[in-house]
Amino acid sequence: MDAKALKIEAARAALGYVEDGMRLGIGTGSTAEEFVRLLAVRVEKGLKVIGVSTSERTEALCRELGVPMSTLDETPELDLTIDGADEIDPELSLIKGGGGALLREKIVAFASARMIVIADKSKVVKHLGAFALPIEVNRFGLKATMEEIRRESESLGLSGPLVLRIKDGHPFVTDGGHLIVDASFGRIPDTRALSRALHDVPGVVEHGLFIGLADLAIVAGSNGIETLHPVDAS
Ligand SMILES: O=C[C@H](O)[C@H](O)[C@H](O)COP(=O)(O)O
Repeated sequence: MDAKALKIEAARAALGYVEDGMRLGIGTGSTAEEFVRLLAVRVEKGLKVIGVSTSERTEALCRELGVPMSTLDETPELDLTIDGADEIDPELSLIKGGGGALLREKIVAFASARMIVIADKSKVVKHLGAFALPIEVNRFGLKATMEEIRRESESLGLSGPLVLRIKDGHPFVTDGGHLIVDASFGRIPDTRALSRALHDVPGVVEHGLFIGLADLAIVAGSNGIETLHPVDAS
């Protein structure tokens, strides 16, 4: 099975957790998009849900396919969020933001009673960090912010290139109007310490470490679907 087929399988399995009447957070990325497509078919057949999207891209797809949508302001408490991830560790801590949607994704996940992550098996890792960590930063003072990120991460023994994300020859701009710095730290031994350190930097809007947010991961591999629960590492 190719990667797309695996994403569809994970998305299909996640649909089994969606109940009539649910207020749903809807993620961003290629896996979340497969979920939206399957959800739309169920909606057409009569399933009643209301969605809150995590990006303009997802919003547009949901509207195009007829999934009823609300905003987080109108619907501030959600029953379930279903979203993809770039990396998933045994605690179900995640790296997200490969598509630049991490800020809205984190806000929506926090507003949800449950979060289910859907992915193909390649996203499952022992330790987070092989995927460069996306950090959303304010445009103002970019160089100073990057310097401060460097200092904070070095104080935790982390180093590696910090690269401003570029798309089509221009800095990538998030739905919130911010920039993304991708930090290639390599293995991140203490994700909580790094999360705190990054939040200490004034120009950092948010980062792509999702810690303690995912309740379940549905992972599709060549041997079928695996359902992963967080393994307590404390
Ligand atoms: O900003 C994007 C999101 O965090 C995505 O959920 C993540 O990058 C995974 O995307 P994909 O399902 O395309 O691998």
